[in-house]
Amino acid sequence: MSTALAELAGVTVLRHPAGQVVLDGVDWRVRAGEHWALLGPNGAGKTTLLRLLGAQGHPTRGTVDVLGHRIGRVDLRELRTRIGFVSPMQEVPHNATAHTVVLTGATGTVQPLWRAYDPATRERAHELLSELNCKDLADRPYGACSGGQRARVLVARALMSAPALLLLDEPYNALDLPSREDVIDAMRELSLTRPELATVTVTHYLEELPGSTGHALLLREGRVQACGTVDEVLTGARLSACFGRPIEVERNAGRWAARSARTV
Ligand SMILES: Nc1ncnc2c1ncn2[C@@H]1O[C@H](COP(=O)(O)OP(=O)(O)OP(=O)(O)O)[C@@H](O)[C@H]1O
Repeated sequence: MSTALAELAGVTVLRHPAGQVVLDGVDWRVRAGEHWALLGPNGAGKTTLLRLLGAQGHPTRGTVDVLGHRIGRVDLRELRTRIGFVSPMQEVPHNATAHTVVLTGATGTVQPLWRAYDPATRERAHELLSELNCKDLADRPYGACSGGQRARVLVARALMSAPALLLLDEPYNALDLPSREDVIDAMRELSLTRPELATVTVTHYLEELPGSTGHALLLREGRVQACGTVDEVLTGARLSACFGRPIEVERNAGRWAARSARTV
């Protein structure tokens, strides 16, 4: 059995001041080499859960252990440097080149800290751009890259710290079809070239899941509806219960498609 990289037990998050329950008694374990999809309706608590895994917040009750450290007993900033985080919402200097944006992943900063980047670090940023099929973008301002190119630059940035855990919050948001497929291909490649890397991807669409996705967690109103292998969880019955309407799921050539169940 692989190592548990993250383990949540009885995790509840309440929002202040109203005490709204955002997560309610969540138990979850993510092991090395696993690729998870985190799905659920708007407001289900997906981003809140991802942020706990990313050492970006504390639970109100319960325990969160990430990379062998208990949240609440460790310097979160230090822990964050060992977790890759990709979100289209993250702050990125748009006038910096793609190479510079990747470099900032080494320091976990928004702006480059030039004195911190030795020649080996700069070379590594080039290698990661190559690995993500973005070699030619090295000198292009990030703001001039397309959405799909930006997503891949952000994945390269997240990999600079050689994380054991890579978290992606709606990485395919607003991408056109070819760009989405390029990012999905890149994620599938990563699963082959870095077999120990674990990933958790928040998404609204099953169509966006790489075929390498092996596990899924369904959240509804802060509670885990289903958690396990894709064969157990990505079923019409489970998704219908989670989203509160009849849903059919198909798997074809390793990828998934979901739609409202036909009533006739
Ligand atoms: N900073 C905050 N202050 C108050 N409430 C918040 C805050 N962040 C999130 N919430 C609330 O917590 C609940 C869960 O939010 P979260 O963003 O985790 O859900 P989500 O499943 O990621 O939603 P979506 O699919 O819409 O992105 C929502 O009801 C949201 O309004």
